[in-house]
Amino acid sequence: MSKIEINQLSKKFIKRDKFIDALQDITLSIQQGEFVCLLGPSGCGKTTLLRILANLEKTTTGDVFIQQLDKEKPLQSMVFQENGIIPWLTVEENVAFGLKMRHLPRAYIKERTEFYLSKVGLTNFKRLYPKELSGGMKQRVSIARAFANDPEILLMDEPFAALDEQNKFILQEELLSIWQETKKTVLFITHSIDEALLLSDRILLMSSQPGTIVKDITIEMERPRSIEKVRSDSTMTDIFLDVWEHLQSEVKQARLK
Ligand SMILES: Nc1ncnc2c1ncn2[C@@H]1O[C@H](COP(=O)(O)OP(=O)(O)OP(=O)(O)O)[C@@H](O)[C@H]1O
Repeated sequence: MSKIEINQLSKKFIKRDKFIDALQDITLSIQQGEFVCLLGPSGCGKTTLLRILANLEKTTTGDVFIQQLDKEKPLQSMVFQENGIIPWLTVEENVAFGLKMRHLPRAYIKERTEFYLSKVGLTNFKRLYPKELSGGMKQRVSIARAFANDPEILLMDEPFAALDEQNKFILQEELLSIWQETKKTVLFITHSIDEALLLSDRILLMSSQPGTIVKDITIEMERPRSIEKVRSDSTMTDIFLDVWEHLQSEVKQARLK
């Protein structure tokens, strides 16, 4: 059984008395432990698809299914591009937040919070408030909180888009290291082909609006990967060019619509 199943999903919005076909006829399945990147032109419905999986939005037709192996665990945790943490809670309170809401034993919450704080290098900053943190540190808090919650799946909406290149590389490595230990199922939105090649087991390439999945690309390069290895590998270069050409033509088509 797949971890995530999406069957003939479509989503329409109504905006100023007009229908917008945001997503059309999406059918796919994602296996337990897969790291899948969604890549597509701006406005193709990536965030909408994630919000549907997070149960923040309803489908117009079709349905989604997330396999729940443990009824005690949350189905999903989401990591956003920015502003995903609570300003009046400290770093450690933010990481512990989901666990406290589930009224888990205090010792368990402390142990899990400390484990993930150390994984993202924030142990020495645990008593700080978000306003005292850099952008990279805030994203580390969001990632630590998401994994600490131990959800069935993780949904990440361009979590590194607002970071500088150096911070982005460090956080990508940290994320991969935690993912490899926990083997969570991750659906990750990005605009960066390099990022998708570095992180993914699979890249789902979307068309411009209405968003459909036009290519499902398996990335077989062994891990651990580095951006240098990705850039010097001829198969990865071919995939990069293929995806690049697709995005270019989709963006041009979207401008003509
Ligand atoms: N609540 C809403 N009401 C009306 N239209 C919406 C709503 N949410 C999204 N849309 C429209 O649905 C389409 C898809 O939006 P979405 O944010 O999912 O795209 P995206 O691929 O994530 O874009 P980007 O890459 O720019 O973040 C867009 O045309 C957007 O304007």
